[in-house]
Amino acid sequence: MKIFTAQQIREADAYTISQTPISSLDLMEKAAIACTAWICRHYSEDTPVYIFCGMGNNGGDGLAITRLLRNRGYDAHAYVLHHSSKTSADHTANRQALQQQYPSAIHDIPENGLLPRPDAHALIIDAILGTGLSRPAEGWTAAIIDQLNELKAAHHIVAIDIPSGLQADASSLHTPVIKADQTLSFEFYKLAFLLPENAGYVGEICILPIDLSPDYIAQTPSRFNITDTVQIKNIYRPRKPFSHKGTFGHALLIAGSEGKIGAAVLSAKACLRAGVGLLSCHIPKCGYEIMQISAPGAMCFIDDQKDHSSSFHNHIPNAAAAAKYKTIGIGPGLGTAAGTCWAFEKLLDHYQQPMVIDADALNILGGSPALLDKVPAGSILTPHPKEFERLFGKTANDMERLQVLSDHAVKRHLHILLKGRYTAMAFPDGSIWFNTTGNPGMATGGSGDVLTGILTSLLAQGYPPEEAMLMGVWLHGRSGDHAAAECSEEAMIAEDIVEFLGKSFLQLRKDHSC
Ligand SMILES: NC(=O)C1=CN([C@@H]2O[C@H](COP(=O)(O)OP(=O)(O)OC[C@H]3O[C@@H](n4cnc5c(N)ncnc54)[C@H](OP(=O)(O)O)[C@@H]3O)[C@@H](O)[C@H]2O)[C@@H](O)CC1
Ligand SMILES: [K+]
Repeated sequence: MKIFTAQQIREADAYTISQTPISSLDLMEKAAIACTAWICRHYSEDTPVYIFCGMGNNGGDGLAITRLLRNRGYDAHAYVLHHSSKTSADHTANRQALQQQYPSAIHDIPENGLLPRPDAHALIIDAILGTGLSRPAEGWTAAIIDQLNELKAAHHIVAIDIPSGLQADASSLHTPVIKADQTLSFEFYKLAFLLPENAGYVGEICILPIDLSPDYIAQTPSRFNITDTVQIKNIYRPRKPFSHKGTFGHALLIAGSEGKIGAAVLSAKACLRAGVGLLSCHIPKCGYEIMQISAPGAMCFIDDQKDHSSSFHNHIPNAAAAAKYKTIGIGPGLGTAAGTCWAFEKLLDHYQQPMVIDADALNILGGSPALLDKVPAGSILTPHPKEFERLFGKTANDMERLQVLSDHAVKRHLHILLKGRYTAMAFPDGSIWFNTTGNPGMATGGSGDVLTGILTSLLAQGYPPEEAMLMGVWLHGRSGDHAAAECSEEAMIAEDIVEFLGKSFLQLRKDHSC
């Protein structure tokens, strides 16, 4: 699914109106009908509804929703905030329609006027500012936003299209923004919804289709996108009947140190469960029995060292030897001992195929920019926000961080995924994809190690890095969702993500039964 900028959304709107029989007022009606249906599904008819409307089309939506809720028997009132002297045509048309049917439902609040005090249990609808926000809210508008946010403790706030004050395509850090419990947005996610810094504003998101022109959507390029199940199904390659284990690649996993062998085990189990043909693990001596017992499907190389690894580079003594392993996954629980750093550098001297780099291997790269330059093109890096900061430095806000993420992916020809609620995946072509599977139950130790195992497995099976990244992150999140559904977000642990990988793969299969 494409994520369009506010400007592109305006163009989609204009294109739809000019190329299809629908008028702009009809489009607003469609949007209002979809919002009203959602509200009626979630709030009973005896809920008083306070709809705060701005002077543009977002306010027009609010006025139309007021009328439609009244038609359904709700005690809905529109409070029109005169924050601007300009009124949009569709706002005016909807004001007239409401005035005609329900004149007592309209309440004008002049600039610097006071807001009403909502009844207990009233629902608040924020239809003040939408994608037409042209500057951060200030003065009276900012004061209104602050006042409505103070009501949040006692009232639910539902934002129409986007919480007022939130910029769709730029950072809104340190500016006044409505803190909605729910955002009902039209047709597309806005980029701002996917940034962690806006989590407190957007609340739950529901995307309501309003039939904007499919032609415009198909022909308009978008740098930002969201993965979906259909796309992952198209990436997924079912196994052919005459396959053997050699068909699905041999991966080398370099992981674990004393006290962190569990990370290596989780990663190995995930790699096996995600379908790798053969897996060899390089671990320090202290992890041998643990790994052999926990993951009997994996072969083990034992390092000379007891508590950390420092000789794994010996598997790739020259460039020709690199062919033995289709890919290498390195990092989970690895530690950053001097010998480990040294061996990692030596490994990068000869291994030039795309690999998966995670956790301590990222921390080693963060301490050595020269080493970062040696990472093979096409590799997948999997930092969480702290690791990202160690690698690429601090940024002022999430939008800037997204740009830095993309810049490094382009400059270094890497695939870099920044883990989060909506993991952001940056590609060497400058595009960024967001993943929406997953849940807060996955914020648990070992979850990242599982992802490394899955990605390593998919690379070993011959999925190109870009497909491995999209599919691996989707599978990881979907398996976490299955785990949470089965045993709750609280009780689920990283092993459960591995256990449910099978169920996620089954979802990708097309049914060819006769
Ligand atoms: N996409 C679609 O297909 C559809 C979109 N639809 C809806 O249209 C919405 C976009 O509407 P829009 O373009 O009229 O802009 P909108 O957000 O109402 O704001 C404009 C007003 O705000 C003002 N203003 C701006 N910044 C301000 C500030 N900081 N502080 C104070 N004032 C500020 C600005 O005035 P000015 O800047 O001139 O002072 C103007 O008065 C969209 O979000 C969705 O809800 C649906 O109806 C159906 C289909
Ligand atoms: K709004």
